[in-house]
Amino acid sequence: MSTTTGTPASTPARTPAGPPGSADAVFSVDGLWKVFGPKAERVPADPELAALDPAELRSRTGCTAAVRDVSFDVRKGEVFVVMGLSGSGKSTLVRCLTRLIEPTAGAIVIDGEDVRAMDKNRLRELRRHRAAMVFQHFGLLPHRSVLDNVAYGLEIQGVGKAERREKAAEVVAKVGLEGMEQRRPGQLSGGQQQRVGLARALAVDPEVLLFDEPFSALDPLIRRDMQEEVIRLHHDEGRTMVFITHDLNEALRLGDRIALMRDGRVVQLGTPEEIVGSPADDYVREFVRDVPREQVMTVRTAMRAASAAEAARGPALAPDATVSEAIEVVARSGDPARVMDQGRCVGVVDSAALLGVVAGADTPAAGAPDGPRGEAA
Ligand SMILES: Nc1ncnc2c1ncn2[C@@H]1O[C@H](COP(=O)(O)OP(=O)(O)OP(=O)(O)O)[C@@H](O)[C@H]1O
Repeated sequence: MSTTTGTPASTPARTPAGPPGSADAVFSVDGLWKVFGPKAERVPADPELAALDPAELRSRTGCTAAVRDVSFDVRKGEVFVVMGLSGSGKSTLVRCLTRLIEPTAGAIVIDGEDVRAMDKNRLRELRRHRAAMVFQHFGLLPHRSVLDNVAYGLEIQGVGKAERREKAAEVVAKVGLEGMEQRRPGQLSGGQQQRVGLARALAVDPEVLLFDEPFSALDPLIRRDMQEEVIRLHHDEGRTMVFITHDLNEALRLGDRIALMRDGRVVQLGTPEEIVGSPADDYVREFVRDVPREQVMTVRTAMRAASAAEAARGPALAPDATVSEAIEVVARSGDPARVMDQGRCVGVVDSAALLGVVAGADTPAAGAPDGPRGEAA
C-alpha cells in the first residue's frame, strides 16, 4: 500500500489534512447531506433539525438523515475506504458521488467539475467513463460470455467490436480469468464472477473505481484472493479507488485512508495507523479494540530520537515497517533498530517502545513532534 502521512495525531473527520478541494483531490465532498423522507431539504437548512439525533429526527419529521454533513477529499491514487456498520450510510454516501442517489445538500466536485450541476448526458459520461462502480451483486448478463460481459461497458460507449474484444481480452487476463473467456457467468464460481464484474469496470479505464461491498458475499479465502487482486491492481496501476466495507480487517488491509461512519456522519478519517493508534472517540476505540496493533502500527509511531551512538549502528528498518516486523529484528539483534529514511537515521525503536505499542500504551515516542499521543477530539 502506499503512503502514510506521518502525522502522529489522528485527523478529525471534518478536516482531512487540508480543506476539501485540495489540488490532488479527484473527488471533493463538502457539507454533503442525504435525507430521505418528506420535505427532506428543510433538515440540513434548519440548524435545530440538523442537530437532532436520528431517533428524534425521525419522530419529529419522519425523515432519515443517511448522510449528515460529510466532508472529505478522495486523493488521486489512493484507496479510500468508507467503513461502518450496517445502516451507517456508506452506500448512500458513495452513491451520492455520481448521483445514483440525489444529494439533499452540499457540494461534490470531480476534477474541479461540479457534479451537482451536471446534466443527464454529463452524468452518464461520469458514470461510464470516469467513476465506474463495482457492485456486490455482479450484475452480469447471464446469456453472454465472460468476454462479452467484460466488453459490455465498451459496447455501450460505442467502441467497435474488434477493439472492444481486444481490450476485454486484455482485462480478462489482468484479473486472472484467462482461458474462461467463452464461459457464461453461471459456469463460474462467485469469486470468478466478481472478477468478471471487476474486469468490466476496469475495461472502461475509469479514473476512479467505486466498490460497494464487492466481496462480502464471497467465502473468506476467495475474499482474501480478491483483496490481493485489488491491492495488486492498485499497486500496478495507481488507480484511485473508493471501497465500501463493513469489515474492519478489509478496511485496514486495503485502505490508504479510512472514513469511519456512524449514523450518517464520518466520525474519524485517517490512515489505518491513525485510526487504530489514536481513535477519535469511544465508539472508534471499541471498534478497533481487537485489532492486533503491532500489525498496523509502524515504527514511525513507535520510534524515539536516536543518540549519536545509536544513529551510527544497529539494524535498519524503513519508516513504514510494522511494529511486528520490528519486534523480530530487535529480538534477533538484541539492539535497538534504526529507522532509516532515505539513508538518514530518523529515530530508533527499542524493545520497550515496541512492547508499549503492543500493549496499547499511549506512549511514544520522544521523537514524535506532539509528545504523548492524546486522543483526538
Ligand atoms: N431509499 C431510502 N429511503 C429511506 N431510507 C433509506 C433509503 N435508503 C437508505 N435509507 C436509510 O439510510 C440509512 C443508511 O443506509 P445505507 O444503505 O446507506 O447504509 P449502509 O451503511 O450502506 O448499510 P449496509 O452496510 O447495510 O448496506 C439507513 O438508516 C437506511 O435505512
